[in-house]
Formats: sequence, C-alpha cells, structure tokens
Amino acid sequence: MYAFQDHYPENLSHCYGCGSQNPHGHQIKTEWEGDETVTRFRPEPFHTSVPGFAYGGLIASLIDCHSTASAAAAMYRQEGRSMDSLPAFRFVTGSLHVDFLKPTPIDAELVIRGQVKEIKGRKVVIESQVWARTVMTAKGVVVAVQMPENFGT
Ligand SMILES: CCCCCCCCCCCCCC(=O)SCCNC(=O)CCNC(=O)[C@H](O)C(C)(C)COP(=O)(O)OP(=O)(O)OC[C@H]1O[C@@H](n2cnc3c(N)ncnc32)[C@H](O)[C@@H]1OP(=O)(O)O
Repeated sequence: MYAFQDHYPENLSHCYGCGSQNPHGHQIKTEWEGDETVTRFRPEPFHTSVPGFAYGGLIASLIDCHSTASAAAAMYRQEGRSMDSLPAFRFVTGSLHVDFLKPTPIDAELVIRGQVKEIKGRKVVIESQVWARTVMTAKGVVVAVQMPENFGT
C-alpha cells in the first residue's frame, strides 16, 4: 500500500502519530477507499487504560493524524493533483474534538474512517469514526489548517 503519509517529505515525517521516521510513534498509514479515508491500527498492550481497553489519548491521536493526512489528500484530490506534486500541501491541527462512545477494546484492529466535510481556503474539516470489530467506539471532528510558512516562529 502507498499511503498518504508516504508522500510526506522527510523533514515532516517525525510526527509521533504519523511520521515514518519516528521509531517511537504510531506510524499510521491512511488511504482512500472511495470517498472515505481509512486508517487501520492495532493497539499494543502498552496502550492500555483500564485493563482490556485502549487509552483515550491513543484514540484521539489516531483521529488527529488520520484527519491531517485526510485533509492533505482531500486538497490534492480537489486540485486534481498527485500527492507527489509540488508545492506540497501540509496540514496541522487547528482543533480536535473527540467523543468517546464506548470503551475501545485493546485486542482488536481499529479502523478509522474519515469523511471530508468542508474545504474552504486553507481549512479542511474532517469527520471520523473509530470502529473496533462491529462497534463504533469513538468519533471525532478535526479542523485542519494548511501549515503557515512561518509555523513555529
Ligand atoms: C505531502 C503532504 C505533506 C503533509 C505534511 C504533513 C505534516 C505533518 C504534520 C502532521 C501533524 C499532525 C497533527 C499535529 O499534531 S499538528 C500539531 C498541533 N497543532 C499545532 O501546533 C497548530 C498550532 N496552531 C497554529 O499554528 C495556528 O493556530 C493554525 C495554523 C492552526 C491556524 O492559524 P492561521 O493563522 O494560519 O489560520 P487562520 O486564522 O488564517 O485561519 C484559517 C482558517 O482556519 C480556521 N481555524 C484556525 N484555527 C482554528 C481552530 N482552532 N478552530 C477552528 N477553526 C480554526 C479559521 O477560522 C479559518 O477558517 P475560516 O474562518 O476562513 O473559515
């Protein structure tokens, strides 16, 4: 699979959630399935909250990085451009809202499905749901904003 994150330039591949260059991170991979974006992730025992269940911060970070990647992919798709083309679209999180609907089991593959709700200027809004087997355990809304040139200054 060639994922959205595989197109990130190396200097932006250190993110704890999605950076392929971060050996301690989740290194999530996201791709299109029709008009939805999909990330699959299997929690490790050290992601535990209550024994048997995944830590909420993990769920939030999966939604977060799934959504920033989805935002970039959505912008490329809208422009009819390949994700390899320059200049690159880079998105950071402006806001992250998560609803924890059910406990998330730690022993199941998690499937995060995202939908593009709005693209306006430098902003993309992504809604996502986290599924464990047949149960939706969390849902989220992320406002992703194209990273300013002077980010961090
Ligand atoms: C090939 C692909 C490459 C991809 C590379 C991937 C990089 C890897 C990184 C992975 C990262 C992984 C994830 C991470 O961990 S990212 C790390 C956590 N996030 C940050 O550190 C971001 C810090 N914040 C900022 O830098 C600025 O505040 C940003 C850039 C977010 C906006 O400041 P800026 O001055 O630039 O924006 P603007 O004022 O012109 O507004 C523009 C639009 O956005 C809307 N808005 C703004 N904020 C919010 C908000 N809080 N709620 C709702 N909406 C908000 C605003 O209303 C407006 O919309 P509209 O009114 O026009 O409708």
